[in-house]
Amino acid sequence: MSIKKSGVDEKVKVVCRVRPFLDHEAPDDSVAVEGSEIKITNQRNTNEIVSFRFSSCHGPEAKQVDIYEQDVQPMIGKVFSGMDSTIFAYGVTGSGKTHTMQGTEDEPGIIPRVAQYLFQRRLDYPKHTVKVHVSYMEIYKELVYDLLIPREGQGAGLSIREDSSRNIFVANLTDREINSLEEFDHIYNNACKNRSTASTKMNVSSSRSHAILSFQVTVAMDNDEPQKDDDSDTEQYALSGKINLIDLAGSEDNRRTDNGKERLAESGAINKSLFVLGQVVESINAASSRIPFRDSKMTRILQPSLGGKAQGMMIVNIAPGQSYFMDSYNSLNFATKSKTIENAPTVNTISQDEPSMSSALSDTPKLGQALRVAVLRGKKRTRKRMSDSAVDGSAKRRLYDPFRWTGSQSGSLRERENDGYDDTERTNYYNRILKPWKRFAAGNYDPWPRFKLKDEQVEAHLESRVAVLVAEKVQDLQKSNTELNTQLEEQKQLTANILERMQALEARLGENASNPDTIQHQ
Ligand SMILES: Nc1ncnc2c1ncn2[C@@H]1O[C@H](COP(=O)(O)OP(=O)(O)OP(=O)(O)O)[C@@H](O)[C@H]1O
Repeated sequence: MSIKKSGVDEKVKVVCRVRPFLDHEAPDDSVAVEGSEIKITNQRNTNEIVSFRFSSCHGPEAKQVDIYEQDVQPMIGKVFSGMDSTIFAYGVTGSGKTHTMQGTEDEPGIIPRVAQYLFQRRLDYPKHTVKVHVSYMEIYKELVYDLLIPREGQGAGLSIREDSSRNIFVANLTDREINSLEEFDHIYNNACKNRSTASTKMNVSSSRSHAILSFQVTVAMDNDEPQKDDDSDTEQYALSGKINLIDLAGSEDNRRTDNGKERLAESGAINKSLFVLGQVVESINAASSRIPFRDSKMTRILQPSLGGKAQGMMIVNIAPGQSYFMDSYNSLNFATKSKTIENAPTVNTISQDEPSMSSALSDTPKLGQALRVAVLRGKKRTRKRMSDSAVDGSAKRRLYDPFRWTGSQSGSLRERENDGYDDTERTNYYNRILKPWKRFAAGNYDPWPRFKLKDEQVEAHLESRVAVLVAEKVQDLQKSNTELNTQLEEQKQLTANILERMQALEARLGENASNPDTIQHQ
């Protein structure tokens, strides 16, 4: 069922895995694993160390079998008791998600190991019929495709439907019964070739989609076994459990990827659905009343297998090395709100109870929505002001005068062009200041590209503004909640006192009733 960690009842367990350095990467000490803790250090400022603690943490030396035996197998065995589990591999592109889920022939990953386990475990049920079905789909740019059949003819993908019992399913998705490990291997290896991958700057074979492989296991009592009474619900013997194994597409920082138009479109869809997944996981663990399953195709499909009695596990994959420092920080942050920041000489501990943006948003959806709208309006106004000033030449010059940022007056700098500067300073001064200024003055310098905000910058700014505003609002709410609680306690105490006195009064009345003398006196 749920997993207990640090006093918090978690429905979705989080484990971490750091991949080794690859041949072309220069090793450094930016990532260290100690027990269940991972520490990442900014090599540019070694005082910046952030540590995160998870249910378990696997360093670069960990083998596929270690992750499988320690974290995966204890969870998936319950499928034979009709329980659902979902395992995600999350991380930045190139961090080792596909390696962890799929692996190689020599080092098979979680998917082939789970398949092997299911067929082995089946032998423990000689008096039952155990059926294993497999389906495999990918979600590419928010469209769902069947990976067990060729892509041709699938058009705009499969649709997600809900039946009369409110069960969610992917219409027409192939659901194939498999009878042996060899049969599974054959089907799976072919299906993997159908997956959308591309060569990107960060990974020569980058998965551009979320791939969901599902095993449905049904355990039924054989017909020749004595059947239980049909009316007895408890002994009806047909259990069906599902295991979803998901290789998520890599989260990407487009500033580093040099992605072209097509890759950018993919990346936008990937980042959005991962954001929703993060909110879903957080809402489940916080037992929120509203879980945003409907906000992305992936979470909608997984809705029946997340929350409720189902178990979940997220494996956060980390790539080592300074160049991945921010990616690692973001991934680890995404996976947990519990972190310790060591920034010598002070140590700040951010508590697990810290109000986070998404949990606060899901707790107060209307407030979050209102704030988003307010921040968007502010952003729009700023953009308008910028474009207005572009029309007004003098204002534009004021905004983009390259000398404005130097803290010096343009005139005096120009005068000093040949005075007392060494060659490097003069070159810098020429390239950074004088050259753009001359191009600007000649009318062929377009300063706009430097100031155009990318969508993700707007998004990041928006998120951080909303986070701050919501955190403040949540703090206010918490404060008034505490006050209300105190008042409630006082009221409770008062009621208890009154009840006590009433009981005492009733007791005395009872005594008097049984003593006629006393009644007469009263
Ligand atoms: N634990 C590991 N041991 C050895 N090599 C690894 C390990 N993890 C990843 N690699 C190698 O690192 C490279 C990137 O890994 P992988 O393709 O699995 O990343 P990914 O996170 O799935 O990337 P993307 O999101 O772009 O698909 C591959 O060459 C892979 O073989």
